Amino acid sequence: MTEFFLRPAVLVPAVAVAAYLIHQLFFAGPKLPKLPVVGARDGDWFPFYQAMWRNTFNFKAAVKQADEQFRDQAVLMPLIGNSNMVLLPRSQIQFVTDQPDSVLDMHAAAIESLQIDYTCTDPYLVHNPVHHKLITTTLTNQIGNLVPDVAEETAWAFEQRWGSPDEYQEVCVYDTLRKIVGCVTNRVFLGKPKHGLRPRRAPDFYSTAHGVETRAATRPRPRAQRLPPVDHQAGQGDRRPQEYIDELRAEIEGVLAEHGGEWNKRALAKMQKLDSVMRESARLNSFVTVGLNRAVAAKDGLVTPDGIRIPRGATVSVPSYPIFHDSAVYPDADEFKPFRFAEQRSDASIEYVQRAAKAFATTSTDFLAFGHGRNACPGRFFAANELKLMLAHLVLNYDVELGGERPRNTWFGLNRVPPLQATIRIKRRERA
Ligand code: HEM
Repeated sequence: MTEFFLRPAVLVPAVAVAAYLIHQLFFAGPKLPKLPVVGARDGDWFPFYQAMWRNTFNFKAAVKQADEQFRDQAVLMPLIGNSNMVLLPRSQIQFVTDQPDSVLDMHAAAIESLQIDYTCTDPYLVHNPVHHKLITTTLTNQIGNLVPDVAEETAWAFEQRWGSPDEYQEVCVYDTLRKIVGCVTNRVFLGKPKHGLRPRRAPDFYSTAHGVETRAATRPRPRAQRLPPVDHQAGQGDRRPQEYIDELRAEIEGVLAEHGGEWNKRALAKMQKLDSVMRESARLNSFVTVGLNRAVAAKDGLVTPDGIRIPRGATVSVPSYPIFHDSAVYPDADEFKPFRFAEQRSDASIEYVQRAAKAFATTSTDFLAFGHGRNACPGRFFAANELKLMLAHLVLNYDVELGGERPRNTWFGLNRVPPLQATIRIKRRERA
């Protein structure tokens, strides 16, 4: 008899059923309201679990289906690792941001989704977020004063990672830029390092970012043959990418000349085309596919404007990817139009407040790349300035050859990851 129960064909399903029952009895999440399940199909035996599988492996299709098929409705969006997600419609984005922390809790959702208690070296900081106040007060107030340091470190970091090659060299965009970003950001948080005289046993992040460890993969590589030069590529619409680069260079050089050749906050603020490129890039490539992830914290749950009660412990989110790709919101939404927002900002027929709302770091219900409302990213003003300085440096100092088409982003559950292996070719820009 015992032998019969120990046979793998009997034991494995028995353990699986027992584990499922224990999970359902003791660890299952809150009882979700009866709502349409995104990803479920007629004829499914286990619609919720089959949908969970489909949504996890094709979240792009899931979030599009939710937004198109159930435009004004809340839906269940089961995912592996997050079976309690209720996706609210885009018309309720403002409603979500208006809820107090006691009703919708951003931190609880972040701690759960990032598993911070297990992944952060010091979870104390996350549960006692002193950094939030430091960012919104000290860091943001100092952005202007930090510009010269950030500009200097940007030049140094690019020289370390990209050098000044006379001939086109291939560089891996992600691998080199994440180190450049680390280097420049460390300059702000840790101060100026004595280049070349750093401690041998520096922390990994610091040493890698400042070039103590150089890996062959991050150095410019010899000329690659497979990429056509920028000039020969078809541009967006009827314009070539090189024309945009020329226009960008003209703006940056013009504004810099007005400011005596010095980088400062006011000069950066005047570079609206540069700002527009960043916002357009964030619009098309944001990792925020669904935004405003919040855990329902209220004891009696959250009651939505259409009367649905979502229980405590569930998470709510709203669509972001479908809005960024909606041509009714962003005309020709699938096209990368670098100066889309600069054109809107210079359109005198639009009210000033609306024009100003097109700046890179400005959030809205249609632009969730930095979140929106009370919990919107407090570091975005700093990030925007740093990234603009870096892009300006790149555009002014390098000629770039791109591949034919931008390699696709990869979807990983609800996350969207940039093409990590993509390369471009660069060389030092010849100035007249
Ligand atoms: C391009 C760069 C960045 C992007 C795209 C980004 C994006 C985001 C997003 C989407 C959120 C969630 C907002 C919400 O759910 O409403 C967030 C939150 C946050 N970000 Fe960023 N972020 C960036 C850079 C930074 C930097 C440089 C810092 C720090 C200096 C920072 C600090 C934070 C903090 C502390 C929060 C949590 C806010 C809260 O607790 O209320 N971020 N960010």
